[in-house]
Amino acid sequence: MMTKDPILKVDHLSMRFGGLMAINDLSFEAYRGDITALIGPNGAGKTTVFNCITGFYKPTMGMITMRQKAGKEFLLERMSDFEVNRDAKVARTFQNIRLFSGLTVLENLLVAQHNKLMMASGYTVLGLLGFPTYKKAAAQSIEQAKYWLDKANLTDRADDPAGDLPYGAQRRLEIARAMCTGPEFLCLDEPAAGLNPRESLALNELLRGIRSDTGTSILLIEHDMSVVMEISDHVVVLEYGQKISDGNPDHVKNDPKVIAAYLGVEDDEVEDVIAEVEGETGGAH
Ligand SMILES: Nc1ncnc2c1ncn2[C@@H]1O[C@H](COP(=O)(O)OP(=O)(O)OP(=O)(O)O)[C@@H](O)[C@H]1O
Repeated sequence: MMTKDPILKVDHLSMRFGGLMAINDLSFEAYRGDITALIGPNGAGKTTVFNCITGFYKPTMGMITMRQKAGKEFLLERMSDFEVNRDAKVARTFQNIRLFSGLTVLENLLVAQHNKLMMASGYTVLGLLGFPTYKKAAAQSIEQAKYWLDKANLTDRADDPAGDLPYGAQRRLEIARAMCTGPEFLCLDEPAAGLNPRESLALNELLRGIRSDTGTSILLIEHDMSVVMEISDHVVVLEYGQKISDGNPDHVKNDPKVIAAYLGVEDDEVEDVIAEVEGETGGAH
């Protein structure tokens, strides 16, 4: 069996808010090229883990190591959100959509590449006007935007204000915008929340395309188990800030602890759930 190559290692992560231990000694890995899902009931700590990985929160304890394709390692818990994005090449989306709603779809994708363009300009007006490096970078940015417009199935809407798009299309635009920054690791906070079944399918297609065409590793938070089971290679389940299951979708789906967490049963009833699950699956474990 091929050994998996971790792009992200979370080691003994804890995050305390006052008296509340939102994350309690959590360790897991996300593998390069995989779609990894972080799931769990409301308040399990998923967003907090995300915020620690992406530099929005400083964890109380623990280490978060990201290793890029070329081998360079970053200790994300020591970096600001800006550095995590720029240097480690981790991009993220948010639960509430954060697009420039007055700018067009295309403009949103170009603005995402602002840093790259400014660097190519040498940060001077002359550079903006005359440097061949800038012209080349600008042409590349447009190509990149066109590519992701197509992948997100938004080419027809390129000139419309982003705020006019239906919800599902805005979600895909957010992901396309993140991809325009050329990330190695893409973190998506509940990308399927509020989508209708058709929009969900389009999202799945986009995510599968990202995985197969670019090899970008994806970590996503999701509430909805059915979405997760469809597209994930690897699932990590949290409950009360701790990991209760970790494995492929089939393993997790049949894990009595996960079933119990999702049904919200009490600890002393878990045995009954296990018996039920084993009854349904013929006890084949
Ligand atoms: N900034 C904060 N200050 C205080 N408590 C917080 C903060 N952020 C999260 N929490 C608490 O930490 C716990 C975990 O919250 P978190 O949002 O990470 O869970 P979640 O699994 O993402 O939940 P949901 O699925 O509802 O989004 C919750 O009890 C929450 O109230």
